[in-house]
Amino acid sequence: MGLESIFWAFWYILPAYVANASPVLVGGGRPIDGGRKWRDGKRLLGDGKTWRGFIGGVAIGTLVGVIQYFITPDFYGSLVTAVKLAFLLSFGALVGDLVGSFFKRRANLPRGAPAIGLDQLGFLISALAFAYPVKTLSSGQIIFLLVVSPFVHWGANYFAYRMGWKSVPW
Ligand SMILES: CC(C)=CCC/C(C)=C/CC/C(C)=C/CC/C(C)=C/COC[C@@H](COP(=O)(O)O)OC/C=C(\C)CC/C=C(\C)CC/C=C(\C)CCC=C(C)C
Ligand SMILES: Nc1ccn([C@@H]2O[C@H](COP(=O)(O)OP(=O)(O)OP(=O)(O)O)[C@@H](O)[C@H]2O)c(=O)n1
Ligand SMILES: [Mg+2]
Repeated sequence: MGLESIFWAFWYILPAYVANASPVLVGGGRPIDGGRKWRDGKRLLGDGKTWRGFIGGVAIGTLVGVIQYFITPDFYGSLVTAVKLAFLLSFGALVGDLVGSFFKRRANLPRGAPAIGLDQLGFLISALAFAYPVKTLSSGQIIFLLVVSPFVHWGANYFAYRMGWKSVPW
């Protein structure tokens, strides 16, 4: 795969990355599950999934799409397409993150416990699926993102841990 198609793959997915990272900095407050428990007696999602993180992440990710449009208008065709795409990538990423937490709680994992695979790829697969109707990548680019995103995710989390933004390096 050429360098150019690698660049466009990262450029395309950037709103999803930013949306997934933003709650670490802007999250907190009221949990989405409102403290409710599932029938297994465990929390539905847990205290790590908050309204502020979700809404802030979708808003910041969508804003990234607006900025991207002004940098590379031809890649998107129109501002409306860029905003729709960034919104779906961001919303998809954070819905995928919630689904991941739902399964982690069912597996009896406490908030913040690592779930290898789910943590690194759940948000990505969900983002790609939500955005698919508006604009998609080649299958080679999608495979590329699936392979490299876990390393980017680990790198970003380690960085956030070293900066004191996260209490665990995953
Ligand atoms: C303006 C505000 C309030 C927020 C801006 C959001 C922000 C800091 C965006 C950076 C976006 C970005 C390009 C992130 C990296 C990509 C990525 C996959 C992020 C996934 O999010 C992980 C996130 C939460 O983890 P969770 O899934 O367990 O919830 O981790 C939080 C990380 C950060 C807040 C720090 C962001 C990291 C950097 C700016 C450094 C990035 C470093 C690398 C990409 C290292 C690359 C390493 C390798 C091995 C290639
Ligand atoms: N919708 C969200 C997602 C994340 N966060 C914040 O970002 C942190 C890191 O996110 P993540 O790793 O996804 O959550 P975990 O705490 O690891 O919880 P879980 O075990 O449910 O994944 C959370 O602790 C929380 O402070 C948030 O406020 N709202
Ligand atoms: Mg986590």
